[in-house]
Amino acid sequence: MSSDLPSTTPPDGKLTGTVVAVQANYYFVQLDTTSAASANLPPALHQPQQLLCTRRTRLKKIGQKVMVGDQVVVDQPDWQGKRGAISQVLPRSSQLDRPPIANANQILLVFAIEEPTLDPHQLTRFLVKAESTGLQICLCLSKCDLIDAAAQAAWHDRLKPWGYDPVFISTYHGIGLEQLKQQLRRGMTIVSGPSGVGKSSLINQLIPAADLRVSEVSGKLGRGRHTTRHVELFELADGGLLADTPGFNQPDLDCSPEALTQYFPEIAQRLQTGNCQFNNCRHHAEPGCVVQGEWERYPLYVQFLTEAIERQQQQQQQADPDAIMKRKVRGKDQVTYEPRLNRHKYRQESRRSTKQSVQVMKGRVEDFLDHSDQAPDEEA
Ligand SMILES: Nc1nc2c(ncn2[C@@H]2O[C@H](COP(=O)(O)OP(=O)(O)OP(=O)(O)O)[C@@H](O)[C@H]2O)c(=O)[nH]1
Ligand SMILES: [Zn+2]
Repeated sequence: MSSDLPSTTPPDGKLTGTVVAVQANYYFVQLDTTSAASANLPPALHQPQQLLCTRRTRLKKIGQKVMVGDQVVVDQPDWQGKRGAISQVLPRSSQLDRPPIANANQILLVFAIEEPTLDPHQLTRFLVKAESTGLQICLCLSKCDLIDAAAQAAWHDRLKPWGYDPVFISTYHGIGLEQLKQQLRRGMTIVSGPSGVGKSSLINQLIPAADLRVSEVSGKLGRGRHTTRHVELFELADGGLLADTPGFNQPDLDCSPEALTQYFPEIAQRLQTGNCQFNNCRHHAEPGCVVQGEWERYPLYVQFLTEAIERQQQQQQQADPDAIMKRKVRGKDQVTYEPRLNRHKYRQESRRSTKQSVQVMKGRVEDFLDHSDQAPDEEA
């Protein structure tokens, strides 16, 4: 096997490999030939490259899951029947749950420039989701045959301040594929992006053996049908592994308001040259903020921040049903939260205790949203 498979040192004398696909309770393991040599196995000519494996009961008992991308130790290979059993999962360098993949180090985010037309809002959602994994991001804009050079240059110039340097490709015309291959050579890359942007077409070009079904773009939205079903790893001829994942049109954002600030490269750029007055600044309405400003995706950041705050409050409400907040919109861009009182519950209480409860609740909300009475950042 090539050196592109995740490079955990194999346990001495054991047969190791990488899980390239999972189906029901079966695991397809691509064998690592270096380990096969040291494991005293029959000559390479007689070894299949892949074994269909089960998981040892011991692993089931300890709840050890086996994921695509996992490096595993294989026991009792049956060379003729091409079978084996996974007895150990080696430590993972990364783990994603959706899609379930271990040891990936890069996300290839594919978006079409046209058919369907690139939507900056949707692209930002995918980028934020991709950033939240902590993996490297390679942005790829497909179907560039559908626009002229000037429009392509305009997209390039627009995305640069976002913090991304896209690779433009056309699988129809073979444009940009060599450049892309260079970016995919290192390690394991997960392909992601909405349906119908040409992910399957791209993977088929990069790995003819993959032979994925390409869907017709159809319907009002100009989207392809959802044809990619399970996660599978493919080896690239020039090096690297590629994981195909199902296309979807809106990834769920589930990050906290604090985490969100780390998923916009523009924010990091601004914080490199200055500090906000408050070290827990959320860059919305706080005074002395160096991030708020005229950058293109700032309104999207504020929108996602508002969503993240609402999500966090819902989670808190579920954990603490008493803390029920009411969202109030006061003028443009001014959203505040106030406790919504359960009249039934408070009816019997004295006015004083009611007032106290409201103050406690309000205090909680203010702690949560308002930074005006916090100590300024010492470094500011
Ligand atoms: N103009 C143009 N169309 C392309 C290109 N690559 C793919 N397409 C078309 O785009 C449509 C969708 O392609 P797919 O490869 O199925 O897209 P996908 O992203 O894998 O879709 P899902 O499997 O639904 O996630 C098909 O009709 C392709 O023929 C390209 O480079 N240029
Ligand atoms: Zn700020």
